Amino acid sequence: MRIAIGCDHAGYPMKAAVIDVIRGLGHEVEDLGTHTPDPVDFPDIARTVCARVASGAASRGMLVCGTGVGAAIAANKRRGIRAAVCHDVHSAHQSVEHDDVNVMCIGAQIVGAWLARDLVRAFLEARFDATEDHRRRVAKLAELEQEG
Ligand SMILES: O=C(CO)[C@H](O)[C@H](O)[C@H](O)COP(=O)(O)O
Repeated sequence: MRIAIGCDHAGYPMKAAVIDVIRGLGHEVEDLGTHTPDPVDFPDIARTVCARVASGAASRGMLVCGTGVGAAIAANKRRGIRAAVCHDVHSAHQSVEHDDVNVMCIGAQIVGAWLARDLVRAFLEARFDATEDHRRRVAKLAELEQEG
């Protein structure tokens, strides 16, 4: 898969390690910044990453900020994006299997490098389990998005 990744200054110290994990799993990485430790606003990075996912240019996205929370809020504002903060391995794969999550958000101030590695692996190895129940619920998410 092609994975779009972005971070703010709080996520910057973790981004390189996450990229290494993604590449180690055989995926292609599109690194959309930030590329220095200077402060940047996470909504700007989320916009860029989500545009790549929503257009289909990237299969999935990853955002790293301080807590993952701001990045997830921003990402979920974008049409076609289902983002989740995942700080446990079960959520990292179940969010894809049940909810078709396409952007995972990690808080670099919350999880360590080893857990981040396991989260990335669980997220990228998971596939949507397209049962009728899951498809109906994801369709309802799209309805909510349309309602504004
Ligand atoms: O965690 C975040 C949003 O939920 C962001 O990374 C924040 O911007 C982060 O906490 C950085 O905050 P700072 O005071 O600008 O360093």
